[in-house]
Amino acid sequence: MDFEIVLASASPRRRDILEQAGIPFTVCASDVDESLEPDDLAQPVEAAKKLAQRKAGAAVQEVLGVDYVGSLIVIGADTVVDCRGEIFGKPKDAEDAKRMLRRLSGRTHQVHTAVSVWMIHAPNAEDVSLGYRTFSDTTHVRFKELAERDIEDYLAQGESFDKAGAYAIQGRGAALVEGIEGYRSTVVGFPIERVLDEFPDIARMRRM
Ligand SMILES: Cc1cn([C@H]2C[C@H](O)[C@@H](COP(=O)(O)OP(=O)(O)OP(=O)(O)O)O2)c(=O)[nH]c1=O
Repeated sequence: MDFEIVLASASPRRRDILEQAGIPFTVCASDVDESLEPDDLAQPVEAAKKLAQRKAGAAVQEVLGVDYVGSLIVIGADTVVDCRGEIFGKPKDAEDAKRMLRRLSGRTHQVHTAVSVWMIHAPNAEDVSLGYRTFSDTTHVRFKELAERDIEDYLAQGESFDKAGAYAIQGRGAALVEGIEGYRSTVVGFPIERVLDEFPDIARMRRM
């Protein structure tokens, strides 16, 4: 059976990764509240899963709101940087970005990307079945020792602000990184290797 695939994300990185994998999709990025409860802040993996689920769930609601008929896969994702148990999302401002980069300097941190995949079968608008699975993948990233000047210079590149942890490994941020263990795609925001492995219905849709 063929599915339509919907990516519940405004992230250009997630779109690029799916496109490069040859997966046809459309985008439905709803405005989702990304705030977390105090309890979630102590559990970075659970927090990422919760947000990925919330993003996908919001897109599912939009689709079902228009009496969808067909077979659909909706994918949401969320990336957090975990620095010794403290969650770094996207920095609020330059000071916040600086604080994050200072903390990451000379240390190994974890990047968790959670992916939530929802499957909808609706032979007609009254007969809808829905199921979902959420998983998370982790990559360990070791940063070089950064001098205050390195941090200032990096921030001036301007790529920090829409990235968890205030750096982009796919950009100039690569120069801050000493090494990684795990998938690079997980750091960039979408662990495509794991998604293709774990969801054969998505892998079958590849057009190479
Ligand atoms: C660490 C790191 C993060 N990131 C990005 C991936 C995610 O897009 C972003 C973390 O923010 P997210 O909240 O996960 O995603 P988003 O707001 O960009 O997109 P959406 O919620 O609409 O799906 O940080 C990089 O691009 N490179 C990196 O090296």
